[in-house]
Amino acid sequence: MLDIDGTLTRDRGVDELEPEAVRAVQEARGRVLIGIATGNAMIVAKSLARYIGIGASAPIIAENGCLISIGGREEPLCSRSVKELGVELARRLGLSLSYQFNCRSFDAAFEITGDEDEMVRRIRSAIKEMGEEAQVESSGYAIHVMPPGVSKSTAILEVCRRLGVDCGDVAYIGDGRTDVEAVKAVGWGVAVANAVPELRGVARIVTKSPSGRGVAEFIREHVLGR
Ligand SMILES: O=C(O)COP(=O)(O)O
Repeated sequence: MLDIDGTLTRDRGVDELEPEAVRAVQEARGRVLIGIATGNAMIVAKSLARYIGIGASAPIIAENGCLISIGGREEPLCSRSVKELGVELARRLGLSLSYQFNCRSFDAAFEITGDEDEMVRRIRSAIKEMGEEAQVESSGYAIHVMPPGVSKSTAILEVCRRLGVDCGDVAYIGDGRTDVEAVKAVGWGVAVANAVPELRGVARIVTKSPSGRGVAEFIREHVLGR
C-alpha cells in the first residue's frame, strides 16, 4: 500500500510525482497487488491510481481510513462526518479549508498556513472548548480533522480481511505522522529516508533514498528482488 504525498512525490512538501517511483510501480504491477492509502479525497486517490497505471479498481483507502474502494466499489468505514465541525473551526480560527473540501465526505482538511505543530495545538484546543470530539493530525501537506477512532490502519485491516490477505504479508510505505499506525499494522512497515522521526522509529525498513526514490528502492530491492 502506498501513501501519496511525501511518498510518491519527489520530496516531502512538494506535489510533483517522482518518475522513478511511477516507473517502479509499473514494473511491479501484475506481480503484486498495489493499492493506495491516503488522507486525500477518494476522487484524488482514484485519479492518481488510474494515471500511475494501477487502475481505479485497485484497493484504495481515502480520507485517512474513512472510505475504502475495492474493485472500484466505494464503501464508507466512518459513520460520522466532521465536515461541519471543520467549517466551524475554519470560521473561528480563520483557517483555509483544503481545495478538496467539496469532494470529501467525512474528514475536513485545512491548508498549512503557519507552524504545523502550533496549528494542530490550536485546533485541538478549539475542539475541546467546543465540547466536540475529533482527532487532529498533520500529514505535512494538510491538517486533518478526523472522526474519532479512524485511521489508515483500521482501514488496512478491513481491506486485508475483505481481500483474504494476511496483513503480515502487506507492505505499507509512508512518510508522515498520519502513517504511523499504518506502518505498525502491516508486516512490512516502510518509512522513506526523509520521513518524520516518529515514523522512522516504528518502521521495519527505512529506505536509503527519500520519498519517491525510496519507494522505487523498496520495490526494486524487496518486491522485484533486484
Ligand atoms: O491528504 C493529505 O494531507 C496527504 O495525504 P497522504 O496521506 O497521501 O500523505
